[in-house]
Amino acid sequence: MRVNGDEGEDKHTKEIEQVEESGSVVPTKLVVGYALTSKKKKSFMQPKLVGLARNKGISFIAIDPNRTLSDQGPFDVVLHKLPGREWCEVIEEYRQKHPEVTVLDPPNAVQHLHNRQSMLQDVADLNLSDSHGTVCVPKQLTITKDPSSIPNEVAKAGFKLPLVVKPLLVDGSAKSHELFLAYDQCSLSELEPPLVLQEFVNHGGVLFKIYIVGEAIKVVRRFSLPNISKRELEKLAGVFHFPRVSCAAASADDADLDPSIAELPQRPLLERLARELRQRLGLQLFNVDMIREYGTKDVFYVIDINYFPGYGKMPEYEHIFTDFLLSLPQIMYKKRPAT
Ligand SMILES: Nc1ncnc2c1ncn2[C@@H]1O[C@H](COP(=O)(O)OP(=O)(O)OP(=O)(O)O)[C@@H](O)[C@H]1O
Ligand SMILES: O=P(O)(O)O[C@H]1[C@H](OP(=O)(O)O)[C@@H](OP(=O)(O)O)[C@@H](O)[C@@H](O)[C@@H]1OP(=O)(O)O
Ligand SMILES: [Mg+2]
Ligand SMILES: [Mg+2]
Repeated sequence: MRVNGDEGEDKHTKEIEQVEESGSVVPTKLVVGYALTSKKKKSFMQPKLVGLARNKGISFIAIDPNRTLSDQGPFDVVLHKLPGREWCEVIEEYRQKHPEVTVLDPPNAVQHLHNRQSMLQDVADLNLSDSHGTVCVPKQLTITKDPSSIPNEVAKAGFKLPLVVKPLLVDGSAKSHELFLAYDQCSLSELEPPLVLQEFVNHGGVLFKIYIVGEAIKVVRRFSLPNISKRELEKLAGVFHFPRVSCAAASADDADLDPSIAELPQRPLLERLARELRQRLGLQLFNVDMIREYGTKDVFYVIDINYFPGYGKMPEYEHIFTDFLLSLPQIMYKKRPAT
């Protein structure tokens, strides 16, 4: 398998190697191999993370996906996010051959998030509702063929307009992040399956990104799509295309917002949601996009779950990530001689 690097990537790798090599008196306790895209390496493998890790006895080693995995290392932990089925097979084979290595995360669990239908199923099954709030998923329909049937199916299922239309499969490509807003049923037949159709939930234009790293949780606010009023819905028709909404969305943490919109979901609710999803999904590294239904205090909708998201944007991710790595079971029984 050939995964090409570029000049920028080479420079970044050298910078990281320099931090790795700059003397540390702390013996290595944990060797972490990482197989990431060059974009991910740049955003995640920041010198501050690598330096802090080094001082805590964690050494990061870049995995070359073009070479046999078992010939590299040995690793205690492998972090990975690379596209393609081929890589998935490589990493699964390695995981089975090396049960002593913690592979974050198991590829079959990661794949569960590559489909927007299956990704939200566990949230729906969870039926989470307690004194701290209710967590649901938007009403959703999966269309795999024959777009001409969409208007009928939408009417039959009793969906309220407008609808958010997303590609069914998430493969890391720009196309899999495209989004459409459909204001009338007829225009839906123009769309290209496989797709999921979701009811648009008014949420005051603010979204909560809940980052999960093992047992650690951090939540941040982001700007999101604004409310769509009944008047606007009556005026507009057709399907509107958004190349990628979330990428351009700025942090809303410092904005002067209506408190009823900006107030973070209650911590116990987030803790329960994260704990349950970690177990049900079998994942340690993911984030959850959650919105509060406009006009309510505690009715939330999960609209998206992402594997190994942009942790570089999570406050204090260096500390959280290194503490997480050191909490993995490996460290308990490992008898690596001090170097
Ligand atoms: N059902 C919905 N109701 C209201 N707004 C929505 C809904 N679904 C998505 N959105 C808006 O569209 C944005 C993009 O949707 P979503 O998060 O599902 O796409 P994505 O491409 O997977 O995003 P990411 O970059 O986080 O992976 C959301 O951040 C939110 O602003
Ligand atoms: O681009 P960023 O680093 O911000 O990370 C984004 C990440 O892209 P990358 O993994 O290719 O880097 C996306 O992954 P794919 O779905 O495309 O696989 C998805 O997880 C987004 O939700 C992340 O943004 P965040 O949710 O953290 O804002
Ligand atoms: Mg999202
Ligand atoms: Mg997503």
